[in-house]
Amino acid sequence: MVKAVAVITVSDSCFKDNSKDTSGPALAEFVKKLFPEANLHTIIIPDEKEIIERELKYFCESNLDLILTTGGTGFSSRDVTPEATKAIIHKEVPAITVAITIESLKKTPMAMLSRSVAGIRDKTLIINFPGSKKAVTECFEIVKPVLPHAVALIADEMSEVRTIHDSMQFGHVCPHYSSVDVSKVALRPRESPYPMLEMAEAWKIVDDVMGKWTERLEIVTLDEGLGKVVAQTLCAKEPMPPFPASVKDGYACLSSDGAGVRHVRAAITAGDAPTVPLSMGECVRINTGAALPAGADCVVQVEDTKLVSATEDGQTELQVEILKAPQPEQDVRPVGFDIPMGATLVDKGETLDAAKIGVLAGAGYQSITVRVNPKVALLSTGNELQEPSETKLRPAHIRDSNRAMLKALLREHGYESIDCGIARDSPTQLVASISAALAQADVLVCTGGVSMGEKDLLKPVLINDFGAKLHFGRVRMKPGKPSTFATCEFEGRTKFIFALPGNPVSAYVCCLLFVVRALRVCTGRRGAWPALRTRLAHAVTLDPRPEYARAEIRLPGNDELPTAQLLGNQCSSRLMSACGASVLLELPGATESVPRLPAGSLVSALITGRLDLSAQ
Ligand SMILES: Nc1nc2c(c(=O)[nH]1)N[C@H]1C(S)=C(S)[C@@H](COP(=O)(O)OP(=O)(O)OC[C@H]3O[C@@H](n4cnc5c(N)ncnc54)[C@H](O)[C@@H]3O)O[C@H]1N2
Ligand code: MOO
Ligand SMILES: [Mg+2]
Repeated sequence: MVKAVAVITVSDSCFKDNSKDTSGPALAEFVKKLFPEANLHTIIIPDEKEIIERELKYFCESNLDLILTTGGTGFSSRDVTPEATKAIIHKEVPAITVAITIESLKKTPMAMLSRSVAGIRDKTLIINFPGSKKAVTECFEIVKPVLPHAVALIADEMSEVRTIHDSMQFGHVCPHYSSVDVSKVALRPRESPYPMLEMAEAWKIVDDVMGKWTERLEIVTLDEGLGKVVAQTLCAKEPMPPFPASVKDGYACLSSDGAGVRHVRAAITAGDAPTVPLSMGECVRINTGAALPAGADCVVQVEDTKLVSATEDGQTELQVEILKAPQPEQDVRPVGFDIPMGATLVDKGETLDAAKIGVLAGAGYQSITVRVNPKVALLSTGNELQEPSETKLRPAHIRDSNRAMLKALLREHGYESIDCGIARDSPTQLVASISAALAQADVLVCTGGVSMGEKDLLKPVLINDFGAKLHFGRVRMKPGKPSTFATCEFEGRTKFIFALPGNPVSAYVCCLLFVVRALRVCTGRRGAWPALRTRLAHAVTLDPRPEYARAEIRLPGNDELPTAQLLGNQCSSRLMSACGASVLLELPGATESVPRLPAGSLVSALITGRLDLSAQ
């Protein structure tokens, strides 16, 4: 993010009479428009090499991101800005001045007479511009597209660099300007203009809007099919088992022979095709899963037999005694016992799980047609956020936990997502990041910037810059009150945007209650979470808003209902309260007559996580 910029007018005459300076103010206006958030310093200094060097150094030591000079780049003996700049920079950036020269030459041959320099000192980029208003106007236009990226690269702001790379990749080379005016902070609304919806209303809106999603199909391999929704009913093209198969290791017999001694004709292990048919008084040694020979109608397990005679070397059984008269079909799986020919294996609309994948593999299906999951993009917003990978925290900064958490949460529920980085709390940055995200995805999930602060810009940016329709901007729920759901048309397609509150728990709960629900609806599934009747393990003080409390479930070990135990302090910033949560308890809003629920109260629990009861 560009935090501070200096515009230095270098001119003897302007130094004597400020009113003569037209190029400095023009340049300052361009900078304000490109970096509305940045602190802007403007000064006028004479054409003195020492003074220019001193001021450049001073601004570099003050950690400015960018210094633009205007004036002193020509051929007169007093023109020394390039010399002063060269004297203090650590690295030259000749391509910037080459680009300015090439473009300017298209307008005037006078461009040949500029000696501008561009370079880097420490973490500051310095660019010399000529001294006329016309020239700075033209030159600024030339360098404008690369300035945010150049500054981010110098500052090692990886998330910013990523956003800019993404927006370039998806055809948004120039940062889009936002039409959101952030200058009049005193006039910001003191009450939220968004009506507070009840949860049931918000859910209905999500279901209705997402219900309009146009189904898309794709063919995937079985391996890729886990968790996907099947688009065609698939039937068995062959019976399972395809032959009468033994269920036991023993002897295939004729049941009509009853108990008694049998002559052992042959041995069949799994995979052997039987060759000889059985006659009365005969049997065949057989293994589990092997095909019964013709004539046999039952299997007697080896435990229910006795050896009568064998070859001298003990290698071959000659006769065995069947100790108990077998029943017809005993320990035999007839053809199609597990899956009859033509049986439905998976129905259209079913979600593929491990067992279904096994069934389809067993039935010879290698690829299947499934419903395409919407493409989901994840974007964090906030000036205070750093990448989790950054080793050192800057002052007043925190690491972004939401993106990693939401990516994993979506994956837990079968949805992959595209990481769109961190956007800064500036309208222009948000426009660039949101544009880049929407270019890649159907559904954008962003976090932060939806409440009442002057840096909470998501809603105005969505409305003003993307023409978005806000379906809701506040919901009576805890956590997640400022949850926002919008749609907009972008590059000819409808995009669905969930702007979730930045508090990590709010983002977690709202992702489950709105985003996963929406994605389920898109793929033809039931959106709502299944609910379990539970009893509170302890008393709970109720919040005025209906609350979705993170809890774990315990089985009491008798016929009683499961009990629900809250996972510690439920404040919206404490993500530890969601660690290991298998359910969201639906706690009602407090009323005067019921401010708290005593232990043992009946509460419904939405099963949003894995009910891991094994540890109990
Ligand atoms: N005057 C009012 N202030 C607030 C209200 C209100 O109604 N009136 N609502 C509160 C509620 S409820 C919530 S929830 C939060 C929502 O805030 P925002 O969505 O605007 O989010 P931010 O202000 O950007 O951040 C809030 C909080 O979360 C931290 N955060 C943000 N992103 C991340 C991330 N990716 N990883 C980790 N932590 C993150 C951020 O640093 C803040 O601490 O507003 C209340 N305020
Ligand atoms: O809705 Mo906010 O999530 O209470 O903290
Ligand atoms: Mg906020």
